[in-house]
Amino acid sequence: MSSVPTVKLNNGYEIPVLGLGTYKALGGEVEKAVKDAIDANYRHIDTAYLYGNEAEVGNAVRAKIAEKIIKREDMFIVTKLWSNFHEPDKVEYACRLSLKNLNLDYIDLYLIHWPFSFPHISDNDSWPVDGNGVAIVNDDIDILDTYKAMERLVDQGLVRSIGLSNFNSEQITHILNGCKIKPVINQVEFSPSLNQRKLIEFCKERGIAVSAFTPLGRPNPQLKTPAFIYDDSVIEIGRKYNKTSAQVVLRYLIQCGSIPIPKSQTKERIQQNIDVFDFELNSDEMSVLDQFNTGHRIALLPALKHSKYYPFNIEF
Ligand SMILES: NC(=O)C1=CN([C@@H]2O[C@H](COP(=O)(O)OP(=O)(O)OC[C@H]3O[C@@H](n4cnc5c(N)ncnc54)[C@H](OP(=O)(O)O)[C@@H]3O)[C@@H](O)[C@H]2O)C=CC1
Ligand SMILES: O=C1CO[C@H](CO)[C@@H](O)[C@@H]1O
Repeated sequence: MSSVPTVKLNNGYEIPVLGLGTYKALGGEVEKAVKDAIDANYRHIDTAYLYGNEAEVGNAVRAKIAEKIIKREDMFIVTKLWSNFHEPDKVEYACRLSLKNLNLDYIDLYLIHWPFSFPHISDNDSWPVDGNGVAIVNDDIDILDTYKAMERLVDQGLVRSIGLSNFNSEQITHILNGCKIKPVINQVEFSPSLNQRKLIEFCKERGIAVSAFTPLGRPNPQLKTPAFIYDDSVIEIGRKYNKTSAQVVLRYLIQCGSIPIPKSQTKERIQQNIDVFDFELNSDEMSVLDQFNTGHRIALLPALKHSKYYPFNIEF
C-alpha cells in the first residue's frame, strides 16, 4: 500500500491530502472507523470538540500505536475549538479538554471551528439559546483575540499548527493583519455544488491551504442527492477509470487544490474513498464536474445570520 501524497503547510509540517471525517460517527462505531481507516492507510483524521467523539478517535489511534501499525508522528490529528470557548482566557482550557479527551500529548492542527462565538454557559452547552429558542451569540469577542490565544498554544507545544474553519476572505484578512503565526489551513465546505475556486485562490495567494468538508454532499440514496453523486455523466467518468462517482468527486476536489475529508463508518467506503491516487481526471472531465456548481451550501446555520461574524453574508 503506497502512502497518501501530502501537502506542505506554510510552517513546514505535511498534511496527507485526504483525511477521514468523523462528524456524527459516535462511540464504538467511530473507534472502529478510525481503526479501519488507519489499516486502509489513512494518516489524517478530522474531529472536533463539538462532535463528542475525540475520546474514541484517540482510543483508536493509541490502539494502532500499541499494535505498532503506526507511530504517533505518522498521524495528523485535527480538532477544533468550539464557539463557546472563544474568550481568550478559555482557549487553553478548551484545548486541554480536547487533549484530555484524545489522550494524546499534542494536537497536529487546532482550528477555530466557526468565526462566531457563543457565551460559555457550561462546557457542554454548545448551542446556547434564549427563552424563545433563539441562538445567543456573543459578538464582543474579536476573532483576532481568540486567534492570538491559539498562537500561545503553539508556543506552549500543545498544538503544532493552528488554523481557521468557515472563515471568509475578510475574516482571514483580519487575522493575517494582526497575527504572529499564519494560519496553515482554512477548512470550508467544498464540493462540486459549492465550488470554492475564489476562496481557494484567495487562500493560496496567502499561503493558506484549504481542506474540504462535506466533500460528498452527504449522499442520500433515497432522494438521490446530491446530483453530482447520482448523475449519469459522473458515473460514466467513473466507469472509464473503474471508480465510483464518489471517488471521481474526491479526485476532482484534490485536483482543484483542496484536501477532502470524507466521513464514513463503513469499512468498504473508507477503503474506497482513499483509493483515488491511481487515476487523473482530464480537463474535459473536470469541466463536467464544474457544471454542478449551484452554490448550494449544507452547513448554512441560518439562525446565526445576524451575528457580525457570520461568514456567508459576502460572496466568499
Ligand atoms: N469545519 C466544519 O464546520 C465542518 C467539518 N466537517 C468535517 O468534514 C467531514 C465530512 O463531511 P460530512 O458532513 O460528514 O459529509 P460527507 O460529504 O463526507 O458525507 C458523509 C456521508 O457520506 C456517506 N459516504 C461516505 N463515503 C461514501 C461513498 N463512497 N459512497 C456513498 N456514500 C458515502 C457516509 O455514509 P457512511 O458513514 O454510512 O459510510 C455519510 O453518510 C465531517 O465528518 C467532519 O469531520 C463537516 C461539516 C462541517
Ligand atoms: O462541523 C460541523 C458538522 O456539521 C454541522 C452542520 O452541518 C456544522 O455546523 C459543524 O460545523
